Amino acid sequence: MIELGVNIDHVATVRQARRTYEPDPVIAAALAEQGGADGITFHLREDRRHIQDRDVEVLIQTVTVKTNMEIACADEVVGIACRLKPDWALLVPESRQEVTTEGGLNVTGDDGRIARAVARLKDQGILTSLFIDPDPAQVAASAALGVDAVELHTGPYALAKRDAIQHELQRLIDSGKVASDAGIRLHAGHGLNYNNVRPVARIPDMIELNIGHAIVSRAVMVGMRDAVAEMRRILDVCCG
Ligand SMILES: CC(=O)[C@@H](O)[C@H](O)COP(=O)(O)O
Ligand SMILES: NCC(=O)COP(=O)(O)O
Repeated sequence: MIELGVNIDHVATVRQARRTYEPDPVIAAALAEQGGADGITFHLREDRRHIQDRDVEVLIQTVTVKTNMEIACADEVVGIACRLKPDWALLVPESRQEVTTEGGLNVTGDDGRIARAVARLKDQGILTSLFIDPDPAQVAASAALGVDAVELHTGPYALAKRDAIQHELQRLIDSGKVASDAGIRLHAGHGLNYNNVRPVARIPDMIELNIGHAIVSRAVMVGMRDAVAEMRRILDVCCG
């Protein structure tokens, strides 16, 4: 059965629009759990544009399923993860100017920053994953760092039109095989929604999908519990 990680960042985006107290991502996480989430993902960005330090502290105390903290390879946020000890840490690239995550980590070109962040997290017993483009070389370089998983960036697949869709899906399939052969968990995320998720969920050895913006968007209309339950049903029907 595919594990569903629900990213609640954009519940916090709505709250931060007024710099106020609601909607609370902590409450959203509890409702997501009731809807069938297997994990809760939250991205403590260096610019704190949505998830705040308080959110992370309370989420790690209250979430009863897996906690998956997304962070850049930056000393400050890696230090916070090491102190708070989420179940998982997903290392992602970040830039101030981006609207959302644009690409995957450049693991093949790592100057040591990624390796040092992975080592610090592993020293604290935190499971580690790297957000990478669907590129066999990036998967192999990630496995060489001793991470527990890779999360393949499904953004190009989600944005692809017509013939490009199959090409991007094949990139994900090919990269997924490299991960499986290397013995690391295969995760995927970014831009997945109720319409495009099934082919990715069916990729051989796919273990976990992290989905946020589409679920939060649906939750605005129908509520978080039902929005998560609907995605859960789709994954259960298509992948058992
Ligand atoms: C890595 C990824 O695609 C998301 O998990 C990330 O959280 C996107 O950043 P925003 O949540 O700030 O859009
Ligand atoms: N790592 C991907 C994630 O957590 C959710 O990305 P999105 O569904 O908000 O694009």
